[in-house]
Amino acid sequence: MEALDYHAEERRKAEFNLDEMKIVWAGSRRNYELSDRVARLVASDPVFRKDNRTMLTRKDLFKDTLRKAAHAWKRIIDLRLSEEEANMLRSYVDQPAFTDLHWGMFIPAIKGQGTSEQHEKWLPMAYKMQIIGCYAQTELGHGSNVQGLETTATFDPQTDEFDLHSPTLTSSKWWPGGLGKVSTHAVVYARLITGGQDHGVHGFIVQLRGLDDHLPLPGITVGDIGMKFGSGAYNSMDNGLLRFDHVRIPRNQMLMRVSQVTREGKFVQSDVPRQLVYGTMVYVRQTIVSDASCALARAVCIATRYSAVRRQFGSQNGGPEIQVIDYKTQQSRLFPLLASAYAFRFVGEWLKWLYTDVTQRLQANDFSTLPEAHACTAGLKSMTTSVTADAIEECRKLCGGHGYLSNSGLPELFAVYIPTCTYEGDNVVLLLQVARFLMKTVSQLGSGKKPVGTTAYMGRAEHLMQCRCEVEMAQDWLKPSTILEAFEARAVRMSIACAKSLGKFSNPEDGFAELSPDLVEVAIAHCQLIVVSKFLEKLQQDIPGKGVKRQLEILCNVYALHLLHKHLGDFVATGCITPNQGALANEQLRLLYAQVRPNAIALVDAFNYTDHYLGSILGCYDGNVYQKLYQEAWKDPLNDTVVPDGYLEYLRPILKQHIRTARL
Ligand SMILES: CCCCC/C=C\C/C=C\C/C=C\C/C=C\C/C=C\CCCCC(=O)SCCNC(=O)CCNC(=O)[C@H](O)C(C)(C)COP(=O)(O)OP(=O)(O)OC[C@H]1O[C@@H](n2cnc3c(N)ncnc32)[C@H](O)[C@@H]1OP(=O)(O)O
Ligand SMILES: Cc1cc2nc3c(=O)[nH]c(=O)nc-3n(C[C@H](O)[C@H](O)[C@H](O)COP(=O)(O)OP(=O)(O)OC[C@H]3O[C@@H](n4cnc5c(N)ncnc54)[C@H](O)[C@@H]3O)c2cc1C
Repeated sequence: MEALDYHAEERRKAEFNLDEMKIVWAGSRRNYELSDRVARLVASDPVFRKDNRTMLTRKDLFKDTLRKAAHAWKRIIDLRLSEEEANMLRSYVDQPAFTDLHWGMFIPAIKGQGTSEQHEKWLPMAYKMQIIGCYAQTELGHGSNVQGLETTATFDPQTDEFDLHSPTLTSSKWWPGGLGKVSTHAVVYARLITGGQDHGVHGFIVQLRGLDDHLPLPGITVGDIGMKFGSGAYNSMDNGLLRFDHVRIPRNQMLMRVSQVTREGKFVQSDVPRQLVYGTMVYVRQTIVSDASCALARAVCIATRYSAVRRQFGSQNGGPEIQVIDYKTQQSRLFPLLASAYAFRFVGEWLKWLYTDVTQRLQANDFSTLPEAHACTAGLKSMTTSVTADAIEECRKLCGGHGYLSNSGLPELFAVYIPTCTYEGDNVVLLLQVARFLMKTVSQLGSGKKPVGTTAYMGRAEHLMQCRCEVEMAQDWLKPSTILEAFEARAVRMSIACAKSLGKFSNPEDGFAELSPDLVEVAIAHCQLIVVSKFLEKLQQDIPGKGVKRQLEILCNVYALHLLHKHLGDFVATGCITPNQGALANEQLRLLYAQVRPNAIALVDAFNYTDHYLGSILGCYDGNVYQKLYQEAWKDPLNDTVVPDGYLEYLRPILKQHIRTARL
């Protein structure tokens, strides 16, 4: 018998080839096939079951995470999965774990900042997981200000060792994932001291626990920092604290690609820029942008499918009520998020390319594109995670009351996702880095130095400062060059206005601090321009499949015009468009929503998420929401007994007292 599909009618409405869209979303046919296979492998394995994890105590959740990580590793070995497949498997297991930090930061830190001898020594052990590592940078007293870290690594020429020490309470390492209970090793960031001189923060490989007994080594205090936001969620991770009491490590455990300390204790700064010490953060920020599209797509998939099932009001002659997805307000809240998921997917693809390019250049000692890579990763990490975090909460609201149920999947997704706005760089701190980069670019405009890459548009500042938007009718807003010019003009005008205001301060740093809220807005305008322009560039590619390109064009226009509508004040105040042109953009946006509507379910099907990965009754593929909600309610432990535990002690006495009082 064919399974019931409550979305069948919606799926029939689609105007494009779904299989081809799945390939566009995955990036290539090969990616699609790999990811589909691995997702199904995880979904069908009972060890990876996750529907009960919000009910677990912290200890049980943590043990469950260890069990899943061990099982995942076994599957990776048994099935001889490639590195790419193994990464996919871990992400589909969908439970934050120490392995994220081992593979995502510890190994990349050694690869990026270690010498070839260090690679040879440490990487084979790390790849086989004979050692497990974490990334120990943040301290109790300092996270954003990396130069303010207090842990010291003092070179002792007598013994050819570094002495790692935590001189104050605030120098305790605090937050590193995987540190609390699991890691045997860490890349520790500490101030390098040689001959009494402080050379700033550098990375050191430090063993924390015995490889046989897992006990902390002498001089090391280590533990978990405690429960975090929400139930389940990020509490599967052992974020840790760490203190050193004069712990000794050999000199060759300082990561020495950027700077070296010789046997005599001489500090040598190589040609490699000091900022490469921050390289692991650049790498992870880039991965976070791709992950933002996945998390956003997940929330949007749940809210879209549920909005097509849910009906409220408007029944005519006893017929069905209106699907909430047909309300224009629902569409105006949901479809821009759907468009953003696609937009972030494509900008994530591009950022991966940029990162690979800068890495190849760095290997050839070409450091010219490093500032741009830093600005793009910092800015896009900040923008995409802020939007995604807000969007998950918006999707919860789009699902009405049922969105607040744990089994909607949205509360846990939100709880897991929101620290992304803080970790790997607080989002405001990162936008200020982008603003610095933009102000520097503007200040060099007159010097003959031509801006390149994502700031190339600033080279056309003269034109962009005085160009006039030519939109006369709503449909004029569908022209890619019109959209692009409006976003470029807004970004350049806001940048130059801020640069002019900065120029009025005698001390530039005072000006930067005073104008920082405006500078954040400038950085956002620039980042939005990048996302819009990369979406438009994607549309220049050959995209096969009936109707696929057309749908992407619609989504691209929705993405750009909803931003224009949301930031209308910026566009009008800078004179890029008139208020009437703003109104025409909004008119066009409404027409676009009507075009998205019949394709909405298929557009979220294109994410190809299994019900296991989505983890949401509201978002389940077949749309059989009410029956599943009803069945699920009876599985709650509170319903194990008809009369709750505690009735005799606490409820009955009150009820009885009430009866007595009533009788009086
Ligand atoms: C249960 C349900 C499951 C659901 C799951 C659902 C979704 C999952 C979703 C998401 C998961 C996502 C990803 C997971 C992947 C892996 C990771 C896993 C967990 C993450 C853990 C997080 C780990 C951390 O947080 S590590 C710590 C990170 N810390 C920071 O980021 C600190 C931020 N601070 C800084 O970066 C710097 O201090 C600074 C702010 C940049 C300032 O530095 P400073 O030295 O003071 O520099 P200054 O401002 O003076 O600038 C000098 C100069 O240098 C340039 N610069 C700065 N940084 C860089 C750089 N990185 N690269 C290059 N250049 C840099 C700067 O521009 C200046 O240049 P100039 O002189 O002006 O030219
Ligand atoms: C779940 C989670 C996992 C983490 N994992 C790791 C890990 O594995 N390894 C690791 O080393 N660290 C980790 N961290 C730490 C994380 O990287 C830091 O918390 C993050 O970099 C922010 O730093 P902070 O906590 O010092 O925030 P703060 O800098 O203290 O921020 C507090 C407020 O001050 C504002 N602010 C700070 N500086 C400025 C400024 N210059 N201008 C304007 N406003 C400013 C911020 O915007 C924010 O609103 C993790 C954190 C979390 C929450």
